Formats: sequence, C-alpha cells, structure tokens
Amino acid sequence: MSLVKTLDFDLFTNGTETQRKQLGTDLADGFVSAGFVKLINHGIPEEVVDNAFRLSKQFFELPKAAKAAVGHVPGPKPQRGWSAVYAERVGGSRLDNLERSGGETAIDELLDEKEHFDWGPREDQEFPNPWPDKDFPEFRPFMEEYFETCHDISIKIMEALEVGLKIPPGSLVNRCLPAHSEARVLHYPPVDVEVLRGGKTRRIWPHTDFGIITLLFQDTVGGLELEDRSVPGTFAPVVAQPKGMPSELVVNTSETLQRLTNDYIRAGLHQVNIPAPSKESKKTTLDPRYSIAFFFKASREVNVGPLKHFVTEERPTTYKDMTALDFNRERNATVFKSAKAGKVY
Ligand SMILES: O=C(O)CCC(=O)C(=O)O
Ligand SMILES: [Fe+2]
Repeated sequence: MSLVKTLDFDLFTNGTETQRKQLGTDLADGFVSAGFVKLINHGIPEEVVDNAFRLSKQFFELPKAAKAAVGHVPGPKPQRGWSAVYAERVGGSRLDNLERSGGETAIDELLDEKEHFDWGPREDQEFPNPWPDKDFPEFRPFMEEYFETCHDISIKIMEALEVGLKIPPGSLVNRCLPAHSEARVLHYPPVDVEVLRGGKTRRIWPHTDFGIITLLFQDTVGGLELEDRSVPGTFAPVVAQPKGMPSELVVNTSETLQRLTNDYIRAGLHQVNIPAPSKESKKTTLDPRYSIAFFFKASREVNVGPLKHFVTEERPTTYKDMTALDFNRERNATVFKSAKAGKVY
C-alpha cells in the first residue's frame, strides 16, 4: 500500500459539514503519519497545470544570457529568479546527508543536478521579482496568476487542517496573510545514472522544505521519493499519475509547520533520485524531469514559534520564537553556503 494517501479535496470545498470534518481529519492524519498527501479535485484547472509545464519548459530553453539576466543572487534572502545547476545545494541543509554521501565530501560540495526559477508575490516591493519580460513576455502574467491560484488553495488547505487539528479557525490562516510564499519551476537536465551513483550528486538531496506546506506537480519521469517513517532513513517513491489522467497535487509538510505544531506534524523528508525502473535497466542517461513547487510560507513578520495549543507540560518546546523571515533566512543560508554560480545548460 502506498505510504501517501490520496484525498478528494472537493469533499472540503463543496462537501457537507460531516464531509468537511472527515477531510480535515484525514488530511491531518496523512500529515502526521507520512508528511505527504496527494489531493485530487484540488481546484487548479488541468489546462492551468499543462500551461505551467509548457511555459516552464520554454523558460529553461531560453539562451543562458537571458536566464542569467534574471539570475537569483545567491544568499539567505527569499529566492527570486533563476538559479543555475549546482547553485542551490540542499544537501547542505542537513548534516545526515554527509553520511549518505559516504562522508568524503564537504557538506556544501554535495551537488543538486537541477536548475530553477523562483518568484514571490506580484506586489512584493521588498524582494521584487526579476522577470524575463523582453525575452519571454508570456511567462510573467501566467506565473503571477499561478502564484495566486496556489496561494488560494493553500489557504483552503490550512482551513481544512485547522478543522482536522481542532484548533480555532484562523490559527494557521491568519499567520499566512499577506502571502509571502515562493513559487518555483524546476528542470532536472538529462544526467548519467553513474553520476548519481557516485555519492556526490543527486537530482535533489534529501531535505525538508522551509515553509508551512509545499504544493507540487511533477511530470511522469519519476524519482521523487519520501522518507518511509516506518524505516527511518529509507525512501519510497511518490509515484506520478500517468499522462492523460487528471493531475494529482502532492502536498508535503514543511519545517515551519513542524515548529508551529511543536513537532506534532513533522516536515516530510524527500529527495529526487534515480527513478525505480532505471535502477536495474540498461538505460544510462535519465530523461529530463520537470516539476513545479509552491512553497506556502507564513507572513514575514509572523512569529513561527509553536502555537500555544501544542505546548503542554508533557510536550515542552525547544523552538524559539522568531519571525518567519528570520527563519527563512537562517535556512536559506544553509543551501547557499557555496555561493558560486553553477554549471550552466
Ligand atoms: O522536483 C521535485 O519533485 C521536488 C522539488 C523539491 O523538493 C524542492 O525544490 O524543494
Ligand atoms: Fe523540496
């Protein structure tokens, strides 16, 4: 049986009171037990998902100079713009990746074979988005809209989670307005399986995301894996829906939710590695892979210390109070320690 439960989100958006409660409970259970759920009838129209993949591919096909013109400046601030292959290194966010690599590489030399473009809210003055308007005018209006669609759905998921956790309405939602989330399109270029077996490089090293939850769409290439919590440190595939089927939205729990719930909901550990069928197959080069993530985050000035509901004498906390922005900065600093521009495709 799959570790990841598939839930019909329409039961929350259009269901009876009983169905809404049940969906909330199932969502909270899936988050607590696996850190991952999949949603069908998630509310993002199929053509929007298809167009997001189409435009994302077109972006990555732009000449290097056009992508570099909207490059993310590596560092702890919220991510905005293009990061070349090897620029962001999520391996550095967890010390246990050193053991996974065999321990012969410095933690900030663990490489992710991926490139991505990240953006924040359209109206953000503090951390504005660089857009390739001249080279690719279609990209910005669509992606700005896509961000808002994902934000609205994330708010609904928070409402469902409040129901499931039996905490007062608004406890989570109010911490996420205004929206200070980040969206990301990813491209994993073709890569030699031997490179990924070498111990230093994965498509993306095991990590937990920094926000509250992440919404993810993936293509059918495979390779996304979540930790199997029944055997800590081992991974199981998050299988993609075959082409032509209605899309499934993968939702995983992230570090800020772990803080807010004082470890009641732990962040889902995940990676992208060699997809299962290729492990034995003769194929030596993996196909390119595309995915689209929405990192739903708390508002910058919000305290991301634990909610009082989750702190008791039996469950004291070790998490200090801090703002969402400071937490984000602290975590981002761990993935840009080696702030060199990477290999460029
Ligand atoms: O590409 C994927 O499926 C996962 C991407 C991811 O985990 C991330 O960017 O944080
Ligand atoms: Fe992730």
